[in-house]
This record gives sequence, C-alpha cells and structure tokens, in this order.
Amino acid sequence: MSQVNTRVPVITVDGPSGSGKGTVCRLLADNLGWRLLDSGALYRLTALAASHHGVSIKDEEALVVLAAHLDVQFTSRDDVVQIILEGEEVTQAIRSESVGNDASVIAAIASVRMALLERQRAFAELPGLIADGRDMGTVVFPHATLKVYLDASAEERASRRYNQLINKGLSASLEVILKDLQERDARDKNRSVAPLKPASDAMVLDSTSMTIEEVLGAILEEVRHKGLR
Ligand SMILES: Nc1ncnc2c1ncn2[C@@H]1O[C@H](COP(=O)(O)OP(=O)(O)OP(=O)(O)O)[C@@H](O)[C@H]1O
Ligand SMILES: Nc1ccn([C@H]2C[C@H](O)[C@@H](COP(=O)(O)O)O2)c(=O)n1
Repeated sequence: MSQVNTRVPVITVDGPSGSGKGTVCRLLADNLGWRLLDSGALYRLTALAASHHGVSIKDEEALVVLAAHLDVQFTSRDDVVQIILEGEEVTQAIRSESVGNDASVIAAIASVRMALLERQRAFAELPGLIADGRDMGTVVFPHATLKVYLDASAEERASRRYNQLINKGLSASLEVILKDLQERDARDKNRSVAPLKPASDAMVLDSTSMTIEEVLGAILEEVRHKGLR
C-alpha cells in the first residue's frame, strides 16, 4: 500500500457525474494556486487505452497492465490542460459518454483501482492539492484537510450535461442522458470496492439549486474557516 504525503494540504471533492466537481475544482485550484488531480481522467484514459489496444473492458489482467503503465502527460497551454496518451492528444476524446461509461465499468475492478492509487497520491505536492473524483476523501486521501461531497438531483445533472452537449453543437437526448447517468450512478455507488459515498467527515453540498459561484463561495468559506488561506 502506498503512503500519502500528509504534510501537503488536500481538499477532496467527490460526487456523482454532473454534480459540478470538475468545474468547481478548476476554480478552487485557480483561486488557491494549488495543483489539480482529475482522477476520473485516469479511469477514462485507461478505458481509452483499452479501446486503442483492443483490450476488452472485462479483461482484468490486461486492464491492470494498461493502468499501471499508462503513458500519459498532462500539459498546460494558455491555461488549458491538454492530455496526451501514448503521444496522441486525447483531451476531448476521453470526454465522450461511451468512454465515461467504460471508465465506470473498469473502475469497479479492485486491481485496476489499486494500479492507479500510487499515481493519484503522487499528485499531492506543496502548496496543496485539489482532488476531484469518487473516492478521494474515502480512500485515496483519507487524511485530507477538507472533504466536500457535491451532489445534485439526477434530473438537474442530466439537464446540465444536455446543455453542455447542445452548446458544443452536438445532438443529444435528455431522456437517454438521464438513463445513462442513473445507470452510471448505480454502478459507481453499488460497487463493492471504493463505492461513491460521502466520507463520514465530509461537508455535503447539494448544488441542485445553487449557481457555480454559490458552490465555490460555500467551499471557500470552509477553506478560510480551516485556515487554509
Ligand atoms: N451549480 C451549477 N449550476 C449550473 N450548471 C452547473 C453547475 N455546476 C456545474 N454546472 C455545469 O454542469 C456541467 C457538468 O459539470 P462538471 O463537468 O463540472 O461535472 P462533474 O461532476 O465534474 O462531472 P463528471 O464527473 O462526469 O466529470 C458543466 O457544463 C458545468 O458548467
Ligand atoms: N476517483 C474516481 C474517479 C472516477 N471514477 C470512475 C467512475 C466514473 O463514472 C468514471 C469517470 O469519471 P468522471 O470523469 O466522469 O468523473 O470513472 C472512479 O471510480 N473513481
């Protein structure tokens, strides 16, 4: 089992798909000048690497090898993060619904999670880390300084995802998005290993009727309260 660097302050933000974790984590990282871990991207990259290498998402042995040896770089150009997998730019490719669904299936395999654990913990560097995912506060960074669990109703999350796709000029069905999201929620919450749930010491925020600015404000208030800035 790998060790966590407990000298580095960590803020974890866990929650279901579309709750706004990614958005609020980017804003928090900018605001505090801390590093950002998008742990979902690692599961998505493993799913995409499997597809590129013709590996089935049921082939546990091959998936573990892929996860343990992911050749990935996160680079930043003009403040925009680019993700390079085996020399290929995959920043947008990993965001598709099908890669997200495959990632959710792969993420239920304990040995795959174990293969990605060390890589996630290595993101913890001074002055601090914002960690976005499903098990950041429960498993990966159990000693985090502040843990947030961000939720929203399935209908609101589906509607956010729908608007996101329409704004990108893509076609989308709200009904299909809601059904996929509910299936993903069920898989992420009911798996036996590192299921999605709030840590016992997490601050739980329901963003259904909150703006992004209100969510950020509520977290920053707790950040100040904990003396993190
Ligand atoms: N409080 C909010 N109100 C309205 N829209 C929001 C809110 N939070 C996030 N959004 C929008 O919802 C969409 C999904 O947000 P985001 O990608 O941050 O979710 P996520 O939890 O990271 O999802 P995933 O885990 O699938 O990556 C984005 O278009 C974002 O702008
Ligand atoms: N810490 C994590 C992060 C992600 N996953 C899985 C479950 C999600 O459905 C999938 C994609 O994540 P997203 O990019 O949508 O946040 O990856 C996980 O199990 N644990």
